[in-house]
Amino acid sequence: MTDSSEDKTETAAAGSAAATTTGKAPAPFLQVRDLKVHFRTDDGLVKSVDGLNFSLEKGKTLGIVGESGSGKSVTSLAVMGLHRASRQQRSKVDMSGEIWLDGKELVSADPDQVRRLRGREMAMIFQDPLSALHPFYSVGSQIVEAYRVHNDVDKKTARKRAIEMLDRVGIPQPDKRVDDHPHQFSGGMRQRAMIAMALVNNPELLIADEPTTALDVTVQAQILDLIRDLQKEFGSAVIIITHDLGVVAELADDLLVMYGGRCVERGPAEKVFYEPQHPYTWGLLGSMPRIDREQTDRLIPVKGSPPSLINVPSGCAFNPRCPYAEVPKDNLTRTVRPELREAGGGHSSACHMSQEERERIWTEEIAPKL
Ligand SMILES: Nc1ncnc2c1ncn2[C@@H]1O[C@H](COP(=O)(O)OP(=O)(O)OP(=O)(O)O)[C@@H](O)[C@H]1O
Repeated sequence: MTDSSEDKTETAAAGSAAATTTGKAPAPFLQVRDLKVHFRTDDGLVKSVDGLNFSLEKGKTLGIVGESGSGKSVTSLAVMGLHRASRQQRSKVDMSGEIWLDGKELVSADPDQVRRLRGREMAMIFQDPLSALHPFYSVGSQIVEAYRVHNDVDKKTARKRAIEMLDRVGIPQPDKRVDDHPHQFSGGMRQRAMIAMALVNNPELLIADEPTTALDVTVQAQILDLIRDLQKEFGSAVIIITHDLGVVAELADDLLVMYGGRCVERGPAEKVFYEPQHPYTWGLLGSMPRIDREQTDRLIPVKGSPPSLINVPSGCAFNPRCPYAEVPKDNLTRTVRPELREAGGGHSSACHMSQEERERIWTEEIAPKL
C-alpha cells in the first residue's frame, strides 16, 4: 500500500493505532482508499462516490454524515460488497479503489469471498428492519438461519443463541417472542431484532445505515444506547450513516462529512462538531433541530438542492450553495476543486478559504447564532 498525502491526514481512529515492536504501524482494521462507485445510467455517468478515503479501527465508531444523495449508502454498500450482488447491477456499476478489511482487499476480491465475510466479519443494519426481516418467517428462525450459515451447529443450539441475542438486545420474554413474526413486533423491537440478527456472529465491522430515522425520539435514543453498549461489549468497528449530525455527535469517535460523493470534512467528532471548518458542515449544524430553541430559530439551513452527480458543479461542488463562495480570490471556488487540507489533530476539510478566514467566520458569524 502506498501512502498518498491525503492518507496522512486520516482520521484519529487510524492515527491512534499503536506502533508495533518492529516500529511499523499496523494497518488499520478498515481502510478505504480512493473509492469510486460510478453508475452507468441512460442519463449519464452518476458519480455517487468519487474518491473517498477513510479508515477505522476496531472498537471505534465512524459517523458518515451528509444530505440525501451524498453517497453515504453507496459507500456502505460498497464496503459490504453489495453492489456486485445483483447481476443486473454488475454491468452498470464501475467500482475502483481499495477497501482493506482486516488485511483483505475487497474491491478486487472474488464476490463469493466477500459474501462469506458478510454476516460473519461484517454486518449491516438498515433504516427499515422489514428490508432485512422476511415477513413470512418467525424472527427466531431468521436469526437461527443467519447463525447456522456461518456455524456448524444444530437447530437447538442455534435457537438458544437466538434467544440469547434477543435477550441481549432488550426484547422482553425472548424465549416466547422468538417465535413471533416481524409484524408482531413494534418498530423499535423490529430494529432490535435486526440488530440481534446482525450481531449473532460477532461481526468485527457493523454498518448501521440510518438506524433510527424511522423511530420516535425516545426509541431512537434507546437504539443508539444499545449500539453503543454492544460495541463496547463486542469491540467491533462501527460505521453509522446518518443525515443528522446530532445523532452521531456523541456516539462517534470520528466524523466524515460527505457532499456530492466526496468527503468535505473529517476528523475527531468533537473537532468536527465544535470547531467545524467547512461551510457545508456549518449548514448541517444550522439545520439541526434543537430542543432548547423554537423551530423557527434554525439559523443557517443549507439553501438550495444537493448537486447533480452526473453534472457535478465545476470547482468546489458546494459553490452554488455556499454563502462564502466569493471570498476566495480569482474565482477559485468555481474553477478549482479543493482538496482536503489538514488543520491539525487529524482534522481536515476541503475549502478554498484560508483556515484563518474560516476560523474567523465560524467564531464571529456562525457559532454565536447556533
Ligand atoms: N444503482 C444505482 N444506479 C444509479 N444511481 C444510483 C444507484 N444507487 C445510488 N445511486 C445514486 O447515487 C447517489 C448517492 O446515493 P446514496 O443512496 O448513497 O445517497 P445517501 O447519501 O445514502 O442518501 P439517502 O440518505 O437518501 O440514502 C444518488 O444520487 C443516487 O440516486
